Amino acid sequence: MKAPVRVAVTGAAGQIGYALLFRIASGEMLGKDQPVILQLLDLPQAQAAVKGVMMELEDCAFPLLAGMVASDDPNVAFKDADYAILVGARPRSKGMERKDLLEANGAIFTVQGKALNDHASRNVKVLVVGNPANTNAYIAMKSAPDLPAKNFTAMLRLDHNRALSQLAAKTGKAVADIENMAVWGNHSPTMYADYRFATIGGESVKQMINDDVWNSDVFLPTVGKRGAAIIEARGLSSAASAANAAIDHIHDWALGTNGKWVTMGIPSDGSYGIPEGVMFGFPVTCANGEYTIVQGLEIDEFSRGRINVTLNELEEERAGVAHLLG
Ligand SMILES: NC(=O)C1=CN([C@@H]2O[C@H](COP(=O)(O)OP(=O)(O)OC[C@H]3O[C@@H](n4cnc5c(N)ncnc54)[C@H](O)[C@@H]3O)[C@@H](O)[C@H]2O)C=CC1
Ligand SMILES: O=C([O-])CC(=O)C(=O)O
Repeated sequence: MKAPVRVAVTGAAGQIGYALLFRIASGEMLGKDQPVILQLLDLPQAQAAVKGVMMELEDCAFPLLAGMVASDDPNVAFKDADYAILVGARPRSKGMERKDLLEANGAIFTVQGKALNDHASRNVKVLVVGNPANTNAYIAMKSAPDLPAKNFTAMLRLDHNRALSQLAAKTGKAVADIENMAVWGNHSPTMYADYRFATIGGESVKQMINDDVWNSDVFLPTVGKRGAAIIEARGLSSAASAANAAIDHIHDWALGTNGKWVTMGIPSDGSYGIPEGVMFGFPVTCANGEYTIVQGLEIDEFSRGRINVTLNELEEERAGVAHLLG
């Protein structure tokens, strides 16, 4: 049996937390041979609810659940953490954009970035889910100067999975057969879901669909505004699908993608002209616990235009939080 790893989850009493924790404890995220210790962070007023979730986790008798800790102090919850999934933040409601949450949520990530810096494993893998996810991940990264910047990531996987599902529906093919999907940029309606390189059974998806108007007028707005459509329909923001995307993101980062492309929000290394350090969605492959940006893709004029729009938005968000970073 492997030694247990420590997985910190913030916002443990929230909707995403409830859809996420049981799957982590059952081994879906890190493998059926990997015991986990859950370190749960939430606000003081949510501690009773966290206790209730822990009681239910106990009642599942998960063989891989090697321990649990609950706290309202990030310095406790992040102690020696090998993984940190930062969900805890306010969700938006109808009529808001995710960046409207920056004022309410940004400050959370300075405190938590510093606590990770001071207490987590030096190899901690951090995924920021709380919105606006890219800029919050950027704030956490900048607040943790002693940890490698590459350990901080933002969740674009829900956009990636939404795009796969829309393409499967359009082509009548299976989701599992779609390769080489990419999503560029911010987790916001400006993100650019790019299927120019996608294939199904070796055939080009772009040629199969052969409809640029569908791409720009149906596909991109559907994927980009899917979060708002869920809020409209459910009255609450996506939770189970967000938890599922978080599981996929960490699973693939930790255990590898066998050459398959996935999308992660990561600090740019300058690839594709994205300034270094910008927390940007890129197509990546993962192996041996590391991600690598897929290189050498041609960026045509339409794509460059879309990438510039989402980059500009991220740079504006970054300017808007400069005061938090001192
Ligand atoms: N990146 C993505 O693709 C997605 C991101 N989200 C975002 O995830 C976040 C959480 O969503 P839900 O679980 O639906 O919200 P929720 O309101 O159900 O739960 C949030 C939880 O976080 C806790 N919390 C608030 N501030 C905290 C802090 N400083 N430290 C620790 N815990 C704290 C709250 O007490 C609550 O229990 C929201 O910001 C939402 O917009 C949601 C869906 C997809
Ligand atoms: O839209 C929201 O506010 C929640 C979210 O990030 C998503 O569902 O993509």
